[in-house]
Amino acid sequence: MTYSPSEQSSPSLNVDPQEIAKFEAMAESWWDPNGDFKPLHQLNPLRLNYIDRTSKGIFGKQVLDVGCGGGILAESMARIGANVTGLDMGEEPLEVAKLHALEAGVSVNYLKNTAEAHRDDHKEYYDVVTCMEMLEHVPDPQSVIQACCDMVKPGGYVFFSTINRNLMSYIQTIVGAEYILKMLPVGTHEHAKFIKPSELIALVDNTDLICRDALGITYNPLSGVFKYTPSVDVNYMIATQKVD
Ligand SMILES: C[S@@+](CC[C@H](N)C(=O)[O-])C[C@H]1O[C@@H](n2cnc3c(N)ncnc32)[C@H](O)[C@@H]1O
Repeated sequence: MTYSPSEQSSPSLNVDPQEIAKFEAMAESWWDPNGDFKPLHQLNPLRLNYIDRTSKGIFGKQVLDVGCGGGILAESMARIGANVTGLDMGEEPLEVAKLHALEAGVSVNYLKNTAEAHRDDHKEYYDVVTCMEMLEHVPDPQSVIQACCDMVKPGGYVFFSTINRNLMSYIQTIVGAEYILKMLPVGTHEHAKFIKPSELIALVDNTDLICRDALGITYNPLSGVFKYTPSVDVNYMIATQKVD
């Protein structure tokens, strides 16, 4: 599969306005643990743990969360002592994120911006960059991955998560999660935009990032529990490190 900017995207920005609108419309329920973003709430402890241990601890570090949405991951990283900046192009998710952080007494620097534009003043500024569940919503994932690489310090870590593109991921994340279990609103995902691990690693290989690890996350619909799995068949994360 080749990635080219979609017809709906703005010609100058690597942003798909329809994707942003989708998340604007859902923003109110971002922090409802049983709402539209329930899967992200359930996943969050697993990915926070993975990011913290793989990067050898984010306490006191400069961390950037690209496509932070309502701040589930960004706020949790700030709670364990990271200095977090969250970027998103959705106004509503950012408003929700700011309000929630204020109410929770947690400090996060939320900005409306793209990774590509933020890079202008932040080359090799961050110790850790996270970009979770976002690449499948942009016209040009390579451009975001390159910007993340440019903003992390040499030796620093960049984490990506997305969804594999195969029959199993179609059945689980679209038929199962959207239509049957109604864990997500119908239309949240477009199967064609999912990214196979081999494709993600090929995009990473075009930059100065090296893929150090890959880990799957699996969902058991009977117990309602997410768990780590070595299989990257559906949801997965990769840990990459910038060459020193
Ligand atoms: C599925 S949500 C993931 C939110 C968060 N990363 C998480 O995993 O909890 C995807 C987010 O990416 C944002 N987004 C999409 N395209 C973007 C872009 N080009 N730049 C910044 N944010 C973008 C959307 O507004 C949305 O908040």
